Amino acid sequence: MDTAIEVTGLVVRRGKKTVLDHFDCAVPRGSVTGLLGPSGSGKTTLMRTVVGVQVVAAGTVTVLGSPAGSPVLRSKIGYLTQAPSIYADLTVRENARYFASLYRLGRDAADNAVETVGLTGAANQLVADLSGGQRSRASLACAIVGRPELLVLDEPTVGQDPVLRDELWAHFRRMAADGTTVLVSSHVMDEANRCDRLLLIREGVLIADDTPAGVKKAAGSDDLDQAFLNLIRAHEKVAA
Ligand SMILES: Nc1ncnc2c1ncn2[C@@H]1O[C@H](COP(=O)(O)OP(=O)(O)OP(=O)(O)O)[C@@H](O)[C@H]1O
Repeated sequence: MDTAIEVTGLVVRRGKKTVLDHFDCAVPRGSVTGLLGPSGSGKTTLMRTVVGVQVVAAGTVTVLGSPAGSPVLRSKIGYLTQAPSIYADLTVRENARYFASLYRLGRDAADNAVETVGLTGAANQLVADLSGGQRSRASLACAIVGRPELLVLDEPTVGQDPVLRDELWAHFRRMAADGTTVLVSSHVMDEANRCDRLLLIREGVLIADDTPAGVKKAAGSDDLDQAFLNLIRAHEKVAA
């Protein structure tokens, strides 16, 4: 497997809590890999580690062949956080153009990214005047505009309508087909079904690393929601 992200023996503590506990996983290049798990299970913490903004207590995280956080990775990774991280006093288009310029890309790239997230009609609006869902899409436009090798998306479709969610997922799939590795967290099972691989985390421990079909088979259910419940309960029994 050509690996984009390799995590070995990762331990992360936040406050007094061990959030990731000897965590191992590998994400194949050019895949859409879904990060699933209950609220507070450690998904955002793992993403923060991959993009190199999280202090780690132990373990190694290798991203596109370099240690996570290496300067060489900065222009290769796009990161969408849960809280929009763009300029509220600029318009959508100005934000996209600014982020495009950081990658030495021009106006066309910026306008394409704005179109991809369905915001062409709001391109001249100040980000401060957008709805929450629109703001999140404007942030997504800025994360994808540089055509990164690795795209890390923390719940990118929260608050979006079903048609737009479908279009965004089609776009993630197209990016992966073009070679981008997409690591995406979600709570939505129909989105999980669209991933090549799934990582299921519970309380900082990886309890499944498989294709959606493999997860269903291992859990004895054709329904992914039920499959995850089965795996979580089986894991609880072992831990008890
Ligand atoms: N800044 C912080 N200081 C201390 N603990 C934190 C901090 N941020 C998160 N945590 C804790 O780390 C754990 C994992 O949080 P994380 O945000 O990674 O979970 P998550 O799976 O992404 O959750 P969600 O699905 O709700 O976004 C939680 O117990 C949380 O309370």
